Amino acid sequence: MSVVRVGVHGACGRMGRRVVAAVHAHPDVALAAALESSHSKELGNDIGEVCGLGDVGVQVSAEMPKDLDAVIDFSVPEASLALAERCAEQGTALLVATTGFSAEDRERLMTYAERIPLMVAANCSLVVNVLMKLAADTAKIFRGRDFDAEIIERHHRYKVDAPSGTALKLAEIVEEGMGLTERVYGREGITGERPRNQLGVHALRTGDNVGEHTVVFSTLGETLELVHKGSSRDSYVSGAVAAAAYLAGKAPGEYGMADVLGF
Ligand SMILES: NC(=O)C1=CN([C@@H]2O[C@H](COP(=O)(O)OP(=O)(O)OC[C@H]3O[C@@H](n4cnc5c(N)ncnc54)[C@H](OP(=O)(O)O)[C@@H]3O)[C@@H](O)[C@H]2O)C=CC1
Ligand SMILES: O=C(O)C1=N[C@H](C(=O)O)C[C@H](O)C1
Repeated sequence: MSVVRVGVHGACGRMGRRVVAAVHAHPDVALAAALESSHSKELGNDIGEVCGLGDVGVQVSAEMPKDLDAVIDFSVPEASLALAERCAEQGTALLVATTGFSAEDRERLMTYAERIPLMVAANCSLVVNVLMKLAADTAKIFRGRDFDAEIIERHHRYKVDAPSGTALKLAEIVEEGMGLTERVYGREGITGERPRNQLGVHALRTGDNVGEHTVVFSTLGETLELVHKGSSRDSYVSGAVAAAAYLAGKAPGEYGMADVLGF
């Protein structure tokens, strides 16, 4: 098997630095680019030095090389869109793990699946993807019955988008499964009784929380909660590297973490 040449976009960020380290350590994947914005103070520095790995021979750059097999993106939405255009021009597979897209930008992003192998995954963790499947199955069972559904997410104080991309994906899943037609983000004031077709979504921002998601299903007399608690970013990292290796060399199209994880 030939080594997959991977670029990391947003390489100096919280996730990017960890992905760089994982790619560098992986036997079947090679770190071929460390991409940042043209304003980054790290431009020209060795990414290994930035990440505390020592010299790895790859400089932080705003220019994407032409010979990459796949790019892993953990950056900001506008940069992900510009990256998708570059990947499409060069025929490079792309994993967008960034969150916070507007509905319009997300729609635009998905059009690149006509030109390249593309995965847009709000959460690359195996266990979170199992949570999504459990939420889908549970929501279908409760459809048409007397159940309320709410989603609660917790993240670190530095996170810039709310609710999390994962919470929004879970919201879509639960709405589709239960046939809910109204979504509310938080509640305040004299709200009146809870409408029966409503899904509530709630975001907490505290400390260094790496990500927790709870889907609450309640009827009168009992409650079921599906809970995922992350305690390290490693699960996102390993899923992202597996996704990039999976996408490399695939036909253009839209792929998902379920394809990578085999369920
Ligand atoms: N799918 C998943 O499993 C996960 C997704 N995420 C998502 O990943 C994203 C990044 O998270 P995190 O690493 O914590 O955030 P950070 O802010 O730590 O990292 C973002 C990085 O992107 C860089 N960046 C900004 N603009 C550009 C640009 N134009 N071109 C290239 N790089 C750019 C930033 O550089 P600078 O600092 O110089 O602006 C920074 O290094 C978020 O949207 C988050 O929600 C996070 C964890 C898991
Ligand atoms: O910003 C984060 O940290 C995370 N973001 C993703 C999201 O918005 O869902 C995934 C994970 O929860 C961590």
